[in-house]
Amino acid sequence: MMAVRSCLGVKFGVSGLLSQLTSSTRHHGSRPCVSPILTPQHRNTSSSSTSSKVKVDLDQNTGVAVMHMQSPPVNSLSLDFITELCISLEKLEMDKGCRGLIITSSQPKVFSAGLDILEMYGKSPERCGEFWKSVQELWLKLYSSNMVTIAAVNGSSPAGGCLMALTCDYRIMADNPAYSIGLNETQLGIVAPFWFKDTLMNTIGLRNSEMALQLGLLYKPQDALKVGLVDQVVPEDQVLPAAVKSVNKWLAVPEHARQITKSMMRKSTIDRLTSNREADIQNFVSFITRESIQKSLRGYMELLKQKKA
Ligand SMILES: CC/C=C\C/C=C\CCCC/C=C/C(=O)SCCNC(=O)CCNC(=O)[C@H](O)C(C)(C)COP(=O)(O)OP(=O)(O)OC[C@H]1O[C@@H](n2cnc3c(N)ncnc32)[C@H](O)[C@@H]1OP(=O)(O)O
Repeated sequence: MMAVRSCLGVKFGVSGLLSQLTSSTRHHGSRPCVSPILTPQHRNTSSSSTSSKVKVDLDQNTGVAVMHMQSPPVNSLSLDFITELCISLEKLEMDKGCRGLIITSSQPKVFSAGLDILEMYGKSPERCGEFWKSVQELWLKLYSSNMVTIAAVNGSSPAGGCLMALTCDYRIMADNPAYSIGLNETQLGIVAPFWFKDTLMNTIGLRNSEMALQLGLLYKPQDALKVGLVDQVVPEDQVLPAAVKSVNKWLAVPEHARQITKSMMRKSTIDRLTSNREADIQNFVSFITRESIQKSLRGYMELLKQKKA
């Protein structure tokens, strides 16, 4: 309980010329690249799709989509929200005109509050299993995406919210010391599973991960930058423009080479979960339904409510 309380408180390797020469013939996997030359019918072409919790704006000229998470109050990842995110991601992944994705929040002050605690408290083992499968699905979709993915972290991003950002190729965070980001699971009395840990380690290395995970650290933006948890910290109103700038830089790299390299870097981490999905679900269900863990979660939720009062 004590621990729970404390918680609340270009230039590219490939020559630029080659990159430019290939830019009009590049393919995204099997998808043709969007031509950089604008014809009248291509100008200002954008499409927007909205489900209740996810709004996607795709600019067909640039091939960049902005995904706005809009699940009030704090974008906590419920089964419904995760399902909507997965459906949107699947559509974008299949869309030949989409090559880059920026993920951001429409909610003030929060990128995502992480997994919805209410999905893990007082639920049947079957429901917990279904929930966890959806969390795995979201991670797999994001971490293995062929698109360039940029997290525009415009608010706090604890635990599962941090994991979402970590799955992206690049993270930009708003320079506001009121915000924090990190895998703080231990502070709730729960344990980040191996694939959360792997994703963090792939980003900030072993020693920093040991400290971050055991202490359940939540980093202020400037500290997150120092440790490599985010790649850039910018003034709050510059998060989205900076993300657009970055995505264009990443998209200027020959697409096949970038995608194969991304896949090569992430494959072993992804394989580890895909070959252990069922066991991981069983682990989660047996862990989260323990009386002691349920008690920790209840205490944590009460503290969140008290904080407001
Ligand atoms: C051996 C191992 C084997 C297997 C693995 C087993 C287990 C477990 C792995 C589980 C991994 C878990 C990952 C997670 O993501 S857990 C969730 C962690 N999240 C948090 O700790 C964040 C908590 N929230 C906050 O800190 C703040 O809310 C936040 C995000 C900073 C925003 O602050 P603020 O703007 O002030 O908003 P409020 O705090 O007032 O919140 C508004 C409202 O939202 C409710 N809420 C907040 N977060 C959550 C959440 N994550 N889930 C559900 N609900 C949440 C909060 O209670 C308020 O509700 P109210 O009704 O009072 O309006």
